[in-house]
Amino acid sequence: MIKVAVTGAAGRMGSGIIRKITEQDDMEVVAAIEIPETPLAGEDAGVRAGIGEIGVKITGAEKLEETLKETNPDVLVDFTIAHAAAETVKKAASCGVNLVVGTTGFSDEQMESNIQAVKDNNIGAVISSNMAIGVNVFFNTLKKLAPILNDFDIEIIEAHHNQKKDAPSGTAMTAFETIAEALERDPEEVGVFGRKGMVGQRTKQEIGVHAIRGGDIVGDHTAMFIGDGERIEFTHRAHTREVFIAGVIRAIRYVPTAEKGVVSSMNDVLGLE
Ligand SMILES: NC(=O)C1=CN([C@@H]2O[C@H](COP(=O)(O)OP(=O)(O)OC[C@H]3O[C@@H](n4cnc5c(N)ncnc54)[C@H](OP(=O)(O)O)[C@@H]3O)[C@@H](O)[C@H]2O)C=CC1
Ligand SMILES: O=C(O)C1=N[C@H](C(=O)O)C[C@H](O)C1
Repeated sequence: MIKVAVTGAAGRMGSGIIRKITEQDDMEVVAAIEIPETPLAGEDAGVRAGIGEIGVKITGAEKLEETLKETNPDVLVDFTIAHAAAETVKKAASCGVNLVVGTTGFSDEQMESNIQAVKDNNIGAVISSNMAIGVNVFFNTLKKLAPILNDFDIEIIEAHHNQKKDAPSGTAMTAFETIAEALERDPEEVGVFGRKGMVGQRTKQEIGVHAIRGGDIVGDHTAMFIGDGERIEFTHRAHTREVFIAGVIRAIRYVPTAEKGVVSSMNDVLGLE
């Protein structure tokens, strides 16, 4: 049995992950963690997730290390918010717990700190801005398309629900970085994040990234390759969070056996490329 701790247990992703884990024969939820001093402390995580009692009480993140020591999980799954996730990664890694992290919006420093914590504590880890199989095929296809269409203008557009806090999405950032790397362009120099005012003509090198927020959009990503007289629009649309959750379940199974001390990708989990 794979023992799983979930941080962000009452969130959109966290509660869906708890529901899905309880449907699996080979894994169980042993800890459900929410914000420090959460008013949900003591509530059953299954009741909160809408599936009835599972015998796991929600605890506040102020007791994270204590909870991990008591419940001894094999894997911690984090879908929270970047600043909190970066702290959770450090603490869980120092307790020797393998990690599946889907939280987005990390700064470069926070991502470096995540990678260092995985290395220093020699744990298994999967960190990915998008756990859906379709999006990972989308990334791999962009890597191949970009060098073929390297003289087209490239723009990325993402759309998400009105509750999303970070922008642009982690997925749009991964798509941007994938394209920049495939074209050997420096991401620091070529990224244009939205446009307003007298920005001047578009340069050939720049890659635009744009965010739309509204209603209940689960997550749409389009990479536009725009030429003179024609364009290709390559789009992934998530219709349901179940596609991310399915990837999380596969990552939970993968990570206890993953190479230690390095961050694995969803390509590794899904056996893509
Ligand atoms: N990689 C992927 O495939 C996907 C990634 N995501 C990413 O996952 C993250 C979460 O998304 P979503 O579930 O929609 O967001 P939600 O806001 O619904 O859930 C986040 C939860 O984390 C809680 N939280 C905040 N800080 C802590 C902490 N220190 N310890 C424990 N829990 C904490 C929040 O509590 P409170 O609300 O009280 O602050 C909330 O319940 C985002 O970064 C999103 O971009 C989302 C979908 C797929
Ligand atoms: O916040 C979300 O909802 C999502 N976040 C991820 C991101 O920022 O890329 C993945 C997915 O698009 C949904």
